[in-house]
Amino acid sequence: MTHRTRIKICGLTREADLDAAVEAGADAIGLVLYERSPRYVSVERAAELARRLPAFVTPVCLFVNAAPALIEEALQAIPNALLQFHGDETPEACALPRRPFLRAARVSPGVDLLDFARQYPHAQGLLLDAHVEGYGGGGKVFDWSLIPPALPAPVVLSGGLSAANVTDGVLRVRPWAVDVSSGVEVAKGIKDAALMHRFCEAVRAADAQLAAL
Ligand SMILES: O=C(O)c1ccccc1NCC(=O)[C@H](O)[C@H](O)COP(=O)(O)O
Repeated sequence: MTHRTRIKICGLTREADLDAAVEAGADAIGLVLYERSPRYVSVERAAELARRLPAFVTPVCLFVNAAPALIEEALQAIPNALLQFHGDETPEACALPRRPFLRAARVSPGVDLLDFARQYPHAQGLLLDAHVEGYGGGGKVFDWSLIPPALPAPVVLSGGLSAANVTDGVLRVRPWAVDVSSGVEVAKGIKDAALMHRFCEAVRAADAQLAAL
């Protein structure tokens, strides 16, 4: 069976970039509903962008320690959104909306990822990111050897990925999916179509190598 590594492109703020991400092959589009992020979009803006997505491309609404009211407002505006919790959210906070979610873990040598993952048994994916200031979107690669072999949730490899390193990341980690923001940008929140295409091609190259094993 040929595994197709799913691709999430995060931090979209412009229609043209969203359309280019879809055309490049993104399976999911991340919309950052965290006001301190340079990639922040309001719920209204996120809904405008999400309405452009064709079938089978998932809008991901990303939160950092958000109030339940904001999450509920986003779900009203984007009913098919996959939630992503990227702050210090407890298992109870992640479960409260009773909706599918990704749980981000900010990886560093002191973090017990197995214990962390076991606290979120209902997560649809565990997004493994580098530990950066500002919670995420830092463009920093973490030590992939810190990832335990058998986490109890589908792994979304994230953190400083680009066309230059994602093939290696897929071959070494064999994640369910990969996630990128900085690595396909010319400025924070401003994506580059060529970089997105090259990123997706590099993921497909890894999948082809794995299929040939
Ligand atoms: O993207 C942001 O600005 C951001 C801000 C605060 C929390 C999370 C954020 N992004 C979350 C993502 O899923 C990013 O894609 C992930 O952190 C990887 O970013 P990058 O290393 O720049 O590819």
